[in-house]
Amino acid sequence: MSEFDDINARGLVLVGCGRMGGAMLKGWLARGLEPGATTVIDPRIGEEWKGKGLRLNAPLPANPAVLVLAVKPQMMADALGELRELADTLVVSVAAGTTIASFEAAFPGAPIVRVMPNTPAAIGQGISALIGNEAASAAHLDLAESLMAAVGRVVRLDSESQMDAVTGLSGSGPAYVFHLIEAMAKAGESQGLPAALSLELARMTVAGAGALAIHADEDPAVLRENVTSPGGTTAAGLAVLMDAETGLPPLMARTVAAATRRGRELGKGGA
Ligand SMILES: NC(=O)C1=CN([C@@H]2O[C@H](COP(=O)(O)OP(=O)(O)OC[C@H]3O[C@@H](n4cnc5c(N)ncnc54)[C@H](O)[C@@H]3O)[C@@H](O)[C@H]2O)C=CC1
Ligand SMILES: O=C(O)[C@@H]1CCC=N1
Repeated sequence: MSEFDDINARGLVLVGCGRMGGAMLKGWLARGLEPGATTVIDPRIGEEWKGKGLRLNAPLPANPAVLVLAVKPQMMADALGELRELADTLVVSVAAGTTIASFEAAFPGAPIVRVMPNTPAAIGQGISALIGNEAASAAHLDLAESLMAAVGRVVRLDSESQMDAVTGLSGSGPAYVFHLIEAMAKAGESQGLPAALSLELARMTVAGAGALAIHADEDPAVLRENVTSPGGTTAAGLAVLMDAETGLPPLMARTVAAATRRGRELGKGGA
């Protein structure tokens, strides 16, 4: 028994196999999705997906279990126009901004689950938040959850109105963390370290601290205090980083707010 039994029997269709669609597909294939049960629709399918037994740009199966939409919000209307009616298929969208209501117009009566994943899904370390429409039954939500649980953790939202903030936090968040690595590496170079050494120290520090934040029982604030000796080096660094006016908290607040705002704009059809 695997979470992919029903999907392998009926088929999964992935529309859009770019960075996010590709990350999820990589995770699903590694965890039991059969290539032959997978139809990938993408006019610019990457070379890395060829020769793996996937049904690339092939006709859709008659009644696939799931249709996953992973094209840019701006391309969604075009992509939907190319899809024919689906009888009893769960529609899952991972697009930022694009509302459940807009999918209901395209797929009247269909169960629809809106999901916000992130790219660590490619290595099974993603986090996805999801919410379904009225037509999505408990079984549909469980199916969407098991699909996303195959590539990381899953949380369910109370309201679709939370989705733009989720997008600004965890959907976009890996990029913030990669930039943190870049910024820490540059800062180490500024203090005289060779570039390669500085990057290695920054990358492993962020990875190790992230893993500790997951595996330790303590809150991140306690883990931070555990590093901070009174009058020591960390206290000197944190005095800058935690400054209420010029430090990370106001900067991160503005960062997540800007991303959240952009999600809202995309939902209103922003280009
Ligand atoms: N990249 C990320 O970290 C995340 C992206 N998302 C969402 O995932 C969706 C895709 O984003 P990315 O993967 O970053 O973009 P991308 O540009 O890497 O991938 C989009 C793919 O869609 C394909 N495409 C374009 N028109 C199409 C059509 N008519 N039919 C089928 N395929 C078509 C493109 O060829 C491309 O491969 C977006 O809606 C985005 O909001 C959500 C969470 C995280
Ligand atoms: O940048 C974007 O719009 C997408 C949504 C979350 C991450 N990437």
